Amino acid sequence: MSDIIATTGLCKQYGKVLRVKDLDLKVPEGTVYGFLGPNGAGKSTTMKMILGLARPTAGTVTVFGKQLNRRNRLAILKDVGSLIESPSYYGHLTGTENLRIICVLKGVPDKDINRVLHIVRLENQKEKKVSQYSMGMKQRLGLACALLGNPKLLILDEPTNGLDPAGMQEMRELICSLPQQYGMTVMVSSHLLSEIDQIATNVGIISRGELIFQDSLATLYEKSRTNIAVRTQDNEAAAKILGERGVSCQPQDHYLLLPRLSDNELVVHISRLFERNIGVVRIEERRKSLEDIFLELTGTAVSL
Ligand SMILES: Nc1ncnc2c1ncn2[C@@H]1O[C@H](COP(=O)(O)OP(=O)(O)OP(=O)(O)O)[C@@H](O)[C@H]1O
Repeated sequence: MSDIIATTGLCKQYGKVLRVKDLDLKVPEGTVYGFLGPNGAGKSTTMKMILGLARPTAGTVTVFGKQLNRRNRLAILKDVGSLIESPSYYGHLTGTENLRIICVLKGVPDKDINRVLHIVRLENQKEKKVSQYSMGMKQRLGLACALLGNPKLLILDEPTNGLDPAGMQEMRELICSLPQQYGMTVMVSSHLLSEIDQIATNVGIISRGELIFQDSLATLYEKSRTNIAVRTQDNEAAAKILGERGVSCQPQDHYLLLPRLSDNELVVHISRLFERNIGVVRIEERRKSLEDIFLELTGTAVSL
């Protein structure tokens, strides 16, 4: 799978402070890449540099395999749709009229308007004035603008900000459907771990301007090592027996926490307890939550 976006050593300094530090991002084709980090971590600044809206202090940005420079930037970014910060509209014009203006600016034929209105499910409100739109509808109109011209890549900065729970869910479902239905690659930022968990296939975690994790969501989950928790009739004796067999146990509440074991290993150890007349009352699997992993990686708690 090739990378649709790749940055190397990307840095941005504001004043004397380096706000984005040495980022090597890789956004594989056909993925929803969740760019996760607390407020102020540098997500918007990074996305703006990818879109040529902020000039990197150092480093390179490569999109569709071509390194961006001042000459080729516009040609390459023609195939990129974006939603950065809350978009502004002409409130006295309808959704369709607003889209028509963007069509002119982007050089996209008007007939694309109905297609994007259909994707964002705004067909029934297209003749309403935008001043009468709800926040969710305005945000969907923003996504429709980004989709005009059928870009191969979408860059969305906190697209669910300011939406109510139903609007958030609708936007998330929409984003998830884009790679499969329309063959797009999506880079989406959020400070909400649960949101990235719901929509992304790949994750980049940024903290204080530094990329501290980048891989598939599945790999992030693998980091949540599974422990086995066992409750026996005599935990002290059980811990001793298991300890003799090289299995270190940690007492926790009324349980013994065992390290990650294969099913076969577990069967052998539990049988040994039975042989020594120690009844096993419960066996449970315990996973670290994504929040715990995030905390380990960043040292800061994350909003849920
Ligand atoms: N134009 C600017 N001039 C000076 N400092 C800036 C500018 N833009 C951003 N910053 C600073 O850079 C840091 C990163 O900001 P950025 O907006 O990229 O973070 P973010 O992760 O997108 O957070 P948020 O979700 O709060 O927008 C912040 O400390 C911010 O104050």
